[in-house]
Amino acid sequence: MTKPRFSREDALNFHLEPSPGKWEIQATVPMTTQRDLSLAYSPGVAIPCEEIAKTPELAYDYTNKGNLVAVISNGTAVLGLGNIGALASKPVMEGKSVLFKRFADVNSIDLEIDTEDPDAFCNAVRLLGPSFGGINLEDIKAPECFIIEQRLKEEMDIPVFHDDQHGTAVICAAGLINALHISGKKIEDVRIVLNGAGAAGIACLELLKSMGAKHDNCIMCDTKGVIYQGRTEGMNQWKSAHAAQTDTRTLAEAMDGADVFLGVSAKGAVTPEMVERMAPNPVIFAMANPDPEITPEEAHAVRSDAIVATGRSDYPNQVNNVLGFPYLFRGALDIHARAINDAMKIACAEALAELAREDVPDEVAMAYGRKLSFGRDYIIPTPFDPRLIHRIPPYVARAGMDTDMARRPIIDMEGYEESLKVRMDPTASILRGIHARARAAQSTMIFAEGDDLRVLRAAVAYQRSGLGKALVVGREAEVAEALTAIGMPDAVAELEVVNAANTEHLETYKTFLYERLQRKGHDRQDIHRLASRDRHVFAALMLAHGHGDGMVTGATRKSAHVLELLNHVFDAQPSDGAVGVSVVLHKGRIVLIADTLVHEWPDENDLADIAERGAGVARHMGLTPRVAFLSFSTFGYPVSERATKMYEAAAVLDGRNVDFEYEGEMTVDVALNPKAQEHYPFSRLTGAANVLVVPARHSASISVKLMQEMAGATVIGPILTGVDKPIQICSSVSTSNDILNMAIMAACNVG
Ligand SMILES: NC(=O)C1=CN([C@@H]2O[C@H](COP(=O)(O)OP(=O)(O)OC[C@H]3O[C@@H](n4cnc5c(N)ncnc54)[C@H](OP(=O)(O)O)[C@@H]3O)[C@@H](O)[C@H]2O)C=CC1
Ligand SMILES: CC(=O)C(=O)O
Ligand SMILES: [Mg+2]
Repeated sequence: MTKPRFSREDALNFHLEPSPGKWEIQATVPMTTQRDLSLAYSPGVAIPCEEIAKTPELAYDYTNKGNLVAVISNGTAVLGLGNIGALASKPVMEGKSVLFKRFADVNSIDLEIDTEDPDAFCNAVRLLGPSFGGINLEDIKAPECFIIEQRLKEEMDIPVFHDDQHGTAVICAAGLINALHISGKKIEDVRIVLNGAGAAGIACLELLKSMGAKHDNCIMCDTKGVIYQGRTEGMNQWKSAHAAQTDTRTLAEAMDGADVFLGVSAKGAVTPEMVERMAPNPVIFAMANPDPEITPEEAHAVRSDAIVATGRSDYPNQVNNVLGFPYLFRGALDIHARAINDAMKIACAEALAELAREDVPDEVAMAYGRKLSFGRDYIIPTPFDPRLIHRIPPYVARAGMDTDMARRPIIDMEGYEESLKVRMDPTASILRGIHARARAAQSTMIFAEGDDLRVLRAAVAYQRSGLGKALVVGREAEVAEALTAIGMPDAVAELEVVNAANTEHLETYKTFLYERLQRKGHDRQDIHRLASRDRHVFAALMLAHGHGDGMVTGATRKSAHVLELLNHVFDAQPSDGAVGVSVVLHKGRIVLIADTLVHEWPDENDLADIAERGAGVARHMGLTPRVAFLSFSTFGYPVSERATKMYEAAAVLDGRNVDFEYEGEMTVDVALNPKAQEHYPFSRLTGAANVLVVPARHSASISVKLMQEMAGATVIGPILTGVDKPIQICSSVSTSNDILNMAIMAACNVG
C-alpha cells in the first residue's frame, strides 16, 4: 500500500484550521446600510415572499433554492468505515459539500440526521424539500437506503439522488465502457463478479445490466460469499434480484475465469491468488474507500495485463463518484429538474467515457504534471480536469429536457456551455498547475529559517506533499524540540537539518564569500561570522553551490534586510535586473503587481525591465500577459510630471520589440475594467490587464497590502525574479501555507 502523503495530525489540522470544519456561509448581497437591512429583511423581504406564495416556481429566482443541494446522511455506511453514526459522519458530508462547490459551483449544506429508522429519516428529509433544489443522500447503508430513496423520490418534487448508489454506478459504467474498449471485449459477453451487495453494488450491477451486461454472466457476492439462487442467509429482495444460477459459493471460485471484478465492499477483500485466475486482460475496479479491495501494486504483481482502477486519488484511474455528482446536479439544477432519471445518469456516464478518449489538452497535462493519454492508466477523466464543468452538465441537462424532467428548459445550449466555462474560479486551476509542475520538478528546497514554527510546518508539508526534499537550516536539537512541541514528532526523522557545524562545505562557502566581499570591506572574520552564523547567507551559499535547487526565507526578518544579506551571495540588485512580483488572487481574478521588492523609485528603463519580468512570471503561471503601466492619470490627463515616466516606459518597450501587450499610462480602474477601456479605442490592450507595473515600491506595497487587508485577497509573493537561482522571500506575516506557496513558486522556478 502506498503511504498516504499526509499524517494523522495533518488530517486533523486540516480540519481544525483556519476554523473548525471545512466551510462557512457568506452573504451575496450588501448588508451595510439601513436600506440594505430593510430590503434583505423586513419589510422588503415580504415582497418576494408574496410573489413565491402566488407562483412557487419563482423560488428559483428569488431564493438560493435553485443552486442549493443538501448532502444528507445518517452515518450508517460511511465510506468503508461502516456504521459510525450521524455525528461522526459529518466530516465526510462537509467534504462532499465543498466538493459540490469546488467542482461545479453548487452551494451545498450537510445535514446529519440521527436516526436509523427509515420512516423518521424520510419524514425529516421530506419536510425540508422547499429549501433545496436537490437532495444528495450519502453513506446510508443497504437495504434501508433503497427504501428511503424510493420513498423520497415519490414524495418530493426535486431530484433525490443517493450518490453511493447511482453516482458510483455512473462512474463505474463510464470506466468500464473504456476499460472494455481497451481490452477489446463487449459488455454483452463479459463475465462480471461484483463484491459488495450494498448501496453501491446493487446500483452498479443494475446499471450495467441496463447497458447490456447479461444476468447469467454476473455473479454478486457479499460477506457470506456468492449470492446464488436459493440462498437464504443474509438475503433481501434487492440481493435476490441478482441471485445467480451457479455452483460457485465463494468469491475465489467466482473469480475463476472472470473478465471483470468490481469491488464496493471492504479493504483487502481480494487476494492476488484470486486475480491470478481471472481471464486475460482482466478489469479490476477495487473501489472500496478509503482502502481498496486490492492495491494496484498487488494486482499488477500477479497480472501485468490487468486494467486496474481504485476509488483513491493517489493511483491512476480514480473511479470515484466525485467525477459525477457535481456535474449531474449542475445539469439538473440548471433545468430546475424534478428528478435525476436514468437517461440523465447514462448521459453522464457516456459523456465521461467519451471525454477520457479525447486528446488531453495541455492545460490538463499542466495541472497533472504529466501528459495523459487514453490507455490502461487513463480510462477515466481526472477529477481536476477543467473540461468536466462545461462538458458534462450540458449532456445531463439535455437528457433531462428530452425526458420531460425540466421545469425550465435551457433554450440556448451554446450559451449555457459558455456560461459554464466562466463559472469556475480560474485561479484554482492556475494554482493547481503550478503545484503539479513543482511536484514534477522534485526540487530540493532549502528552508532558511528552521527556528520558526511556520517555516517548519511548511517544510514538513512540502516534503509530505511529495513536492521534493526539504532541507531545513537550523540546529538539530532545536528543530526536533520545535517539531515535537507542535505535535509533529514523526517529522523529526523525516526532515534533514543542515547547519554550519554539520556541513562538510563550510570552507568552500567561506572561500566563495571572501572572493565576493573582500573588496567590499569584509575581512575573513566577518566572512566566518556571515557564513556560519547568518542562516540567510548560509542558505544562499548552499544554493549557490548546488546543495539545493531553491530557497525560501524572509519569514522572520524584513524583506529589504533579507535581500541585502542575499546580495552577499547573489547579484540581486536593481542594476542586476532583479524584480519582485506579487501575485494577487481575488474573486476568481489573478493580477500581478510589480515591482514590490527591489526597485525603490524605478526610471522608465527600469519600468520597462519590470514589465518584461512581470510578463515572464505571468507566462510561467500559464497566463497571457497584458501589461498596464499605472498612474493616477490616463493617457496624459490630468497632466502631471509624476506620470511622465509611466508613459515613457511604454515608449521604451516600443523599441524593444517585446511579444506581449502593454499600454500606459492609465489608472488602475481602466487597466482592470474592459468597459472603462472602451473610452480609449486606440488602446493596445485587448482586455483587462493582468500585469500592473506601478510607479514605485511604496505604491506597490500600498496596493498589495490594501487588497490583502480590505478585500481579503490572497497574495503570493513577492516572487523574486531575475536572479540566477530560485530564491523566494516571504513576508514576516506569512502563514505556513504562504511559505509553502513560496516554496512551490521556487520549486517550479516561476521567477
Ligand atoms: N469509489 C466510489 O466512488 C465509492 C465507493 N464506495 C465504497 O464501497 C463500499 C460499500 O459502500 P456502500 O455500498 O455504501 O455500503 P453498504 O453498507 O450499503 O454495503 C456494503 C456491502 O458490502 C458487503 N461487504 C462488506 N465487507 C465485505 C467483504 N469483506 N466481502 C464481501 N462483501 C463485503 C456487505 O455485505 P453484507 O450484505 O453481507 O453485509 C454489503 O453488501 C465502501 O467501502 C465505500 O467506501 C461506495 C460508494 C462510492
Ligand atoms: C466515495 C464515496 O461516496 C464512498 O466511498 O462512500
Ligand atoms: Mg459515499
